[in-house]
Amino acid sequence: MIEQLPVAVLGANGRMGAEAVKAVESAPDMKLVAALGRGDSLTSLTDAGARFVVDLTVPESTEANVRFAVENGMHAVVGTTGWDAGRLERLESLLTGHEGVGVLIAPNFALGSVLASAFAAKASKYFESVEVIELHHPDKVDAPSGTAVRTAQLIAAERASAGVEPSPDATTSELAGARGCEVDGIRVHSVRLRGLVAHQEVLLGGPGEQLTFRHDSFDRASFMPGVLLGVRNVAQHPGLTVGLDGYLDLGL
Ligand SMILES: NC(=O)c1ccc[n+]([C@@H]2O[C@H](COP(=O)([O-])OP(=O)(O)OC[C@H]3O[C@@H](n4cnc5c(N)ncnc54)[C@H](O)[C@@H]3O)[C@@H](O)[C@H]2O)c1
Ligand SMILES: O=C(O)C1=N[C@H](C(=O)O)CCC1
Repeated sequence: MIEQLPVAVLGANGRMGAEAVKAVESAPDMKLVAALGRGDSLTSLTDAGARFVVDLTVPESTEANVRFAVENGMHAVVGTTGWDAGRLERLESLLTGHEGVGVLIAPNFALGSVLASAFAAKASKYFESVEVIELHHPDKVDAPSGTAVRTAQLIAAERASAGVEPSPDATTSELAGARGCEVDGIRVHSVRLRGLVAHQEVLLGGPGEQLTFRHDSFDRASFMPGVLLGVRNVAQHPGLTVGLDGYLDLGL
């Protein structure tokens, strides 16, 4: 008989959490042991015997949820946004005291999105200009998206290590926000539009040419293979992993 991984979903009544509950219930190698919503006590995770926690909540809750999981020896697969440098640092030092526990912080679980960001980052050092445009549903509470922040960080790191100059920009007069925001020196623009789910374009420009990496999630089902891949791999990656690309063989 197949051994089933005992999985809990936090944020189970949300858009992503509800989809994750269905995905875990349908996975033959997993057993959904808890599905928690806002206000539910985290102690039900230990009571239910959860060994894997999938966090799909809100930026204000996610750090405390992950801390509870780690302190109780549970592996965590986290899709919630809001993991800035300070939070990641605190999590890394917490994990040093809990050997063997794995945490995956995945700004985007869609495999196509992970690939598009990784390819765009690699390509970006060959182009003079780069800008990121992310487009999401209007119920999203954070901007820019976690995916866009991560993509811009990857791009900035690639360009810095190749010694590429900042993208040219002659703007001297601007209505506030017209040029978007900057993440590690990379311009990021956020669109919120009814009908959208999650979409991103990385625009790379050089003399006389443009290369665009675009990814579209038309449905939250697009995130579920990545969530399940995260749960299946997190125990084999103790410590902190940022980005699902850490579990993929991208050969880059
Ligand atoms: N990594 C990815 O691929 C991916 C994909 C989509 C969304 N997201 C992110 O996931 C998060 C959730 O997105 P969503 O669209 O499902 O939001 P949502 O608002 O629909 O769902 C969040 C749910 O979490 C609940 N919640 C809040 N605090 C909680 C707590 N302490 N314990 C349990 N439940 C709690 C809320 O009541 C709500 O039901 C966001 O940060 C979003 O950006 C990530
Ligand atoms: O719908 C959301 O909210 C999404 N959040 C993540 C982000 O901020 O990048 C992933 C895409 C969908």
